[in-house]
Amino acid sequence: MDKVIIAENLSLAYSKDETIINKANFSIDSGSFVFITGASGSGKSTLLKSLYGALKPVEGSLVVGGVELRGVANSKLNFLRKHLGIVFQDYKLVKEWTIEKNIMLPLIINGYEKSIMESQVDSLLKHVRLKHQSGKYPLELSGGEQQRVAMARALAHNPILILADEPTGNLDDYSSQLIWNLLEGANEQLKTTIIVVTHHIPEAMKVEYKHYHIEFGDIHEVV
Ligand SMILES: Nc1ncnc2c1ncn2[C@@H]1O[C@H](COP(=O)(O)OP(=O)(O)OP(=O)(O)O)[C@@H](O)[C@H]1O
Repeated sequence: MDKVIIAENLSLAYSKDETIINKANFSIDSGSFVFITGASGSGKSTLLKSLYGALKPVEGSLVVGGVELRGVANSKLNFLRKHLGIVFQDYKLVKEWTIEKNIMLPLIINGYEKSIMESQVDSLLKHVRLKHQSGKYPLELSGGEQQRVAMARALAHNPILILADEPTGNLDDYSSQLIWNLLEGANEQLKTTIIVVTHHIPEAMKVEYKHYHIEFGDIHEVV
């Protein structure tokens, strides 16, 4: 099976004095569903940041979607990011844009036709049960609703890889289930690779998944 991520002796740090991930080795198969757990401060978000190139490795190698991220040029990083869907812990919605336009953002970047953009956004708004809010701005929505917008935006352009940092952190059971259904649907139907950082793996997962745990700077699979 193809590997969408290959990390060899990967070290991540924000400063010379403290290494967050220390010489980790792991790989992730294309089309898999992966949970990453670990104590608060163990380095889960740091690892995700490295996977979309916001934090470059200080040692070792990290290849994502065929692109080596150690010392990668920004032009290559921009190309890679077009194929990623990212759900940030703090959502990072554009507050001056309506919900509809926020979800459209990756489609605009990828140069989709207007009619395709509109039907894709319409379908996603229905999936995250926010059709009635489409003309509102992010700050007019609750935290949980903003989180659902962030998820819709990450899925909009059918990316090869979704990286989600605690995507159900602020949600009630009903909204959490919507999010898991969307992620499982993308994984099953489109073979999208999904990587989710979470404190709680949902009990009722319908798809097969792998579980990696971060501890003492190392990443190991939990079997
Ligand atoms: N921008 C930064 N600059 C310096 N240190 C940072 C930065 N971001 C995170 N850290 C440090 O890196 C370590 C890992 O942080 P990270 O956010 O990856 O943890 P986490 O496992 O995602 O935690 P949580 O579950 O609380 O979100 C922490 O010690 C944190 O203080």
